[in-house]
Amino acid sequence: MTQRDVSLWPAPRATAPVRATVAVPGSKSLTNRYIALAAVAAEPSTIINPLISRDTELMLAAITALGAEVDDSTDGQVTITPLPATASGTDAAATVDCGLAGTVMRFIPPLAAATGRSVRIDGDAQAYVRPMDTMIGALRDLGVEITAGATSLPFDLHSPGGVAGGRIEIDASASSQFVSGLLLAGCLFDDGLTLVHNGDAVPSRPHIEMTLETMRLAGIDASATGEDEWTVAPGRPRGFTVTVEPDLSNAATFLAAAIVTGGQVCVPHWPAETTQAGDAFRGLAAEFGAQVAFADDTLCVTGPEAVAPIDVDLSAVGELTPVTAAVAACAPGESRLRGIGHLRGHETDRLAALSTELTKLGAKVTEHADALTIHTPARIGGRFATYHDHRMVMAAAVLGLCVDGVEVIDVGTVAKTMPAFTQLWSGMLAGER
Ligand SMILES: O=C(O)C1=C[C@@H](OP(=O)(O)O)[C@@H](O)[C@H](O)C1
Ligand SMILES: C=C(OP(=O)(O)O)C(=O)O
Repeated sequence: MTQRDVSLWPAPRATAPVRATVAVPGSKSLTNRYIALAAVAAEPSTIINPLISRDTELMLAAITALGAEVDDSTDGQVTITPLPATASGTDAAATVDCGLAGTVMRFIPPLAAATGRSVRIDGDAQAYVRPMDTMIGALRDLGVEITAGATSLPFDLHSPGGVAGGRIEIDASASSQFVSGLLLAGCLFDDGLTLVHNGDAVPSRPHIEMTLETMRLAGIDASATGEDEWTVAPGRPRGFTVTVEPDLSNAATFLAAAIVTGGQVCVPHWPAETTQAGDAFRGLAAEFGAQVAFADDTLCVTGPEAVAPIDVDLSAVGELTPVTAAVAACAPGESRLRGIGHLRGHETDRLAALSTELTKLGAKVTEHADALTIHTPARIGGRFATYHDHRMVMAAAVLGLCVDGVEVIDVGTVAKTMPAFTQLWSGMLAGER
């Protein structure tokens, strides 16, 4: 008898329009920024409603390895006692496991360097192919010693004297996280940091604004000083208490269920103003023909009778691509998702992954260098591979609503940002309000 693959998840098919209210856990991007800042603050900080998932647990483990203390004994919050301001010369080199988390691999190395720690930066095999050369080059320019020849994970970093800082130029066209990581650490450089981007367009711009905003919350003077220039004044962040907003990119997956089934899904605690890229899903939902209403801190999306195809530039909000592609692949007509070449350096090459898996489900898809055209919708079931990418699981769940027999390989990979995803999905389908 063959052994059943327990991680194969039959994505539920919608038998009726989905009607539910879904409260989603905290934002990954905000949680990991708050953790990083709290680790180097002058006083302890408390983060309320943090996301607890693989990426945030890796970030907590990373700051612990650097010498911070984490107290998660109270449900729904985490208190962080910062690491000592300067490393003692006798500290043994710590190892930081980045898993597949872009935020950990781009935020921790500059932070470790700034605080004079020696660390080995490692991660999943798949993290070894994520772009890291810009960060390694920037750190070398700042005088940090890094394993000779290394351009990606794993590498050793040695910076006993901290970082003097000043003005540096980088090419952040592969990821906004290079900018965010250097800015977060820049306040700890002796002279602060002026960071200039020099290259093709920087993707995911809202995430840079998020970085500046979280730094200002911790009392740091950080701002954009030009179209492609940011400046951070030197200073230690002060301790803070903050409540994390729900993760709007993860919320988008549930709102997508309303769009493809012609139902209604509401997400409470939606922030009226936010730097989260996921907020852009409101506009995408409207383009698909859905109605979007925001009242009393709750966002409700009501699906159309027929989903309209779309033609959109997702360069600023690339992390919404897998779910947007899934909705587009439930729509008759041709959709085009543009400005997403940098997604080839995400958890997996998302253009290749989406194109391959949607094609398996009978959709006709063209993969361009930096775009996807979905010519005709998915129409048959099949095994949907997820490539260690949480958002591929979420995309598959949306497709499962509109196509019979979608089976998701390695559903557990969704724990990168949403360990309770399948339970929340079932609850939504059961119409929980
Ligand atoms: O800083 C962050 O929290 C993120 C920035 C973006 O990365 P890229 O700029 O690499 O797209 C985004 O896609 C990722 O999910 C999270
Ligand atoms: C690109 C993503 O993650 P990471 O933070 O690992 O880059 C994502 O969550 O879509």
